[in-house]
Amino acid sequence: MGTCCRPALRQKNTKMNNILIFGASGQLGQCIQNVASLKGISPVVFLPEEEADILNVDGLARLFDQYQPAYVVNCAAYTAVDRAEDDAAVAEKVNRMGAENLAVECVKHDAVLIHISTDFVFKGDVARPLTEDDEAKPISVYGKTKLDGELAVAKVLREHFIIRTGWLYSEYANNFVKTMLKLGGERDELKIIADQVGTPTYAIDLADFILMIISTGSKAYGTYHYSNEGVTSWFDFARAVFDISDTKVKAIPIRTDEYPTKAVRPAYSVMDKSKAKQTFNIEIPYWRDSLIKCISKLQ
Ligand SMILES: NC(=O)C1=CN([C@@H]2O[C@H](COP(=O)(O)OP(=O)(O)OC[C@H]3O[C@@H](n4cnc5c(N)ncnc54)[C@H](OP(=O)(O)O)[C@@H]3O)[C@@H](O)[C@H]2O)C=CC1
Ligand SMILES: Cc1cn([C@H]2C[C@H](O)[C@@H](COP(=O)(O)OP(=O)(O)O[C@H]3O[C@@H](C)C(=O)[C@@H](O)[C@H]3O)O2)c(=O)[nH]c1=O
Repeated sequence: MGTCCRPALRQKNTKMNNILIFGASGQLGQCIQNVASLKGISPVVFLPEEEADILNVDGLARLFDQYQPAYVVNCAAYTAVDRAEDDAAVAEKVNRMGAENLAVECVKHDAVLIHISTDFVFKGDVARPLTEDDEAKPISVYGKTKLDGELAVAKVLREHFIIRTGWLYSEYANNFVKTMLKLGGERDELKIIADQVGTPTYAIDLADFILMIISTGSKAYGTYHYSNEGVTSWFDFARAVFDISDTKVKAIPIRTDEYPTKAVRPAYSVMDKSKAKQTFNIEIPYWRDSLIKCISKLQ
């Protein structure tokens, strides 16, 4: 078990204000660890998959009994968008059943669940920022299983926050920014899709948002959209990565049909974040400003 700070002394069946993070060794899990440690937020218990499989119902029951959490953050997910097309049963288990298992334990232990979801729950055929009230109509197995997870959480547990985010990147784990930096250093030119539009999200900013919800004890439960501010395409995002990092590579804009992938991705998945901004009175960083911060840490 990784802990940012020592969890409070074990006291069976007494609420201990513990914050349990599932999927702790993934990208977002590591960002939460980083931000919690910088801000001195405790006690946070970081649970990587080896120690906390969200599909192991008995194991989860033991962990909840042991830690009596006040908050649970579900960063665990099946995130391989293309692989999910051929591995739908496993993706469904992790993204729906895993989320449901956590929600069931939260009900038993009177804990709040913060569950992370995706812009890929949208079809992406409407070219305007999508609100939480817009219909979710996923076009990939990953998107469908994530929507199923949202529905399962909302059905089982009232005290939940579902946070839909998109295009996550950071200095941790695998993501588009790190892929571009790697490929940009190896190749003379790169072809990048220019007709898929969305908003990148620095996972450190998202971690900050999640920990703010927890530390304020907000009871404004429900679904929220959170990405960075602004709008871009994968091509423009990659160009910004190359410009900021001074990577000399020729970036060539292409259409989606020129870059065949197993999964279909939404053409337009910009999310409207008014609800999160108004409810929590927050300012969200512009995507390029956050990208500069991330790249300065990577270099
Ligand atoms: N990455 C992105 O661009 C986006 C992500 N999201 C959502 O944000 C959340 C965090 O994503 P991110 O951190 O980037 O994803 P990662 O893939 O980096 O992390 C997910 C973690 O979940 C773990 N995991 C998988 N199966 C289980 C299981 N059965 N029990 C416990 N842990 C498990 C993985 O472990 P292992 O690697 O060992 O399998 C991995 O460490 C997810 O809900 C994702 O759907 C939303 C929008 C964009
Ligand atoms: C590597 C590469 C990718 N691309 C395109 C493919 C794809 O449309 C887009 C992004 O590719 P990636 O595979 O890095 O990202 P992808 O896995 O599609 O990212 C998604 O992940 C899941 C988990 C989410 O929830 C989404 O919000 C989104 O972030 O860039 C190129 O055009 N050229 C390239 O050289």
